[in-house]
Amino acid sequence: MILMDDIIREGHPTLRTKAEEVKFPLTDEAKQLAENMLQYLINSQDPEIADKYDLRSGIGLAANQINSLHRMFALHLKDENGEQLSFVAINPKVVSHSVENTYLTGGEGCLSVDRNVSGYVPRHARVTVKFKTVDGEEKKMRLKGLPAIAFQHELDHLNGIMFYDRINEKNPFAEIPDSKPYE
Ligand SMILES: Cc1nc(NNC(=O)[C@H](CC2CCCC2)CN(O)CO)c(F)c(N2CCN3CCOC[C@@H]3C2)n1
Ligand code: NI
Repeated sequence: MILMDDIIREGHPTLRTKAEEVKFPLTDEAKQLAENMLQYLINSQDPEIADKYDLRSGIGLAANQINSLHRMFALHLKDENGEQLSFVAINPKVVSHSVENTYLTGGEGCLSVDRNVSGYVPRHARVTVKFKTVDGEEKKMRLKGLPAIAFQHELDHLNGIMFYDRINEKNPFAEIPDSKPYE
């Protein structure tokens, strides 16, 4: 199982390296990696398991964060209708996005960042995304709200981008143009 010790932190070069497209069919190793990443999120959201293994809770995890340069990340979160989203996105792409932006009013954090970095992180409010599942099935989804924000945070990791790269340096809480906050 993935533990906090397996998650690399700021300063590790892999967090600033672009991950490589995953070839299909997946090797058993790649399938195991995908499964372990999703299981980490599920474990981290279970109070007993999270407490027992000292896991920081997460709704997303990208392969770079466990020092693997595969273009894949896991998401495990409920959307605003309470629908459970739980999947591993392989070779993910944003195919289109809204003009409107959004941002988490409380800012973002990251399992690879052991400090609070405050400020608004501008994200597209709505994204149409495409990715492959572990079985090689092509998926297309329209996301908004926290799923949209999380998808963009994870896709950034695959491109070596950290959330704080997007915070306005001069004024971290400067108004984001064309945006609606996400509480
Ligand atoms: C917003 C939030 N971020 C949590 N952590 N940070 C993360 O997931 C980082 C990725 C997120 C940061 C902003 C967008 C994506 C990890 N990142 O570094 C991966 O690249 C949470 F844990 C969390 N929730 C709310 C839902 N709750 C359900 C019950 O269980 C606890 C869980 C806590 N919400
Ligand atoms: Ni992160």
